[in-house]
Amino acid sequence: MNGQLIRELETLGGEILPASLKECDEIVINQPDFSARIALWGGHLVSFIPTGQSDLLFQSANEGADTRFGRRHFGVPVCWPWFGANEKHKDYPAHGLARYFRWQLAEVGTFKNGDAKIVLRLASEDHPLIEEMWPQAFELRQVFRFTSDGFSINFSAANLSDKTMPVSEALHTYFHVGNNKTAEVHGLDGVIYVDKLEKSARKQQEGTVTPFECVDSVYLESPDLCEIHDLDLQRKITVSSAGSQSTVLWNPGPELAKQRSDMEDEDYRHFVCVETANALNDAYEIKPGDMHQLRLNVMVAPLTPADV
Ligand SMILES: O=P(O)(O)OC[C@H]1O[C@@H](O)[C@H](O)[C@@H](O)[C@@H]1O
Repeated sequence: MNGQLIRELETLGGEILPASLKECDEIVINQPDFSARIALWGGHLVSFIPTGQSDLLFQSANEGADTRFGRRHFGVPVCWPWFGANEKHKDYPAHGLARYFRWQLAEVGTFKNGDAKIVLRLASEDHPLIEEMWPQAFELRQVFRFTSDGFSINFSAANLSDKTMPVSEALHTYFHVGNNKTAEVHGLDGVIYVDKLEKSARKQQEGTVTPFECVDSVYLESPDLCEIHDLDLQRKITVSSAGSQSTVLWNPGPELAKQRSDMEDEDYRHFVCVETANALNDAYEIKPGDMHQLRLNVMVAPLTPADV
């Protein structure tokens, strides 16, 4: 690891520590207002804890199957360049490649206002297996920004090949909630969604999404802002995005959770996945030499009487 980057990380109250996730390093930042962890494996934001609160991101005791394409159900996995199953190759891993490879730490510093900044990079040429499964050259970056009451991720994908690149994607955020049964998602009223649990039937959302259990829905052309109201932890998480047309909601519920060996039976109670995505009809193409940006901003505040 580059010595200059390590010194800059130390200035931010950060360090690089060995981690259990694929035995790959993790960046840990402890500042007076928050602590954050990013696993280099998958470029995966694992945890963000505003001081005095519980984690905004769900943690699981289960780190996923110990195979190359084992899934991890916590933090913010990156799904790219395909969302869900690969349409041409049924044997390829679900949700693309980006979450299964080691990313590089590219930059450490601060934004002009002093917010902590970490930049990770993944290029197709870094791993022969990526080039084998996805022959079009690309470079991905994630710029993480941390503040006292939230974080943002600016994900960008550059098409370095000479052919148009078809892409579907998601920042698959596992938000930590006290209890999924009483968690509410506001902001999707009237939006058309594809219900993957009911043979991909098209439906229209009426009002608030609650309880948040046994849900697997892709909201198409969804608004750029929604809110998670956590009645148990009495907090409101505002999720805003740019460059994203779809919002995916996912929670496996008790039966599916029990069937999966890559999550604990009770995990589903404590997370709601609200994913900043471009999926199904909202998939898009990146022209040769062009790039696409997907931005996610997450802010937490106490739930007030006006919110309920
Ligand atoms: O287990 P994975 O591959 O991380 O996927 C979890 C879920 O992710 C969601 O985004 C999908 O809509 C679900 O269908 C899927 O089950």
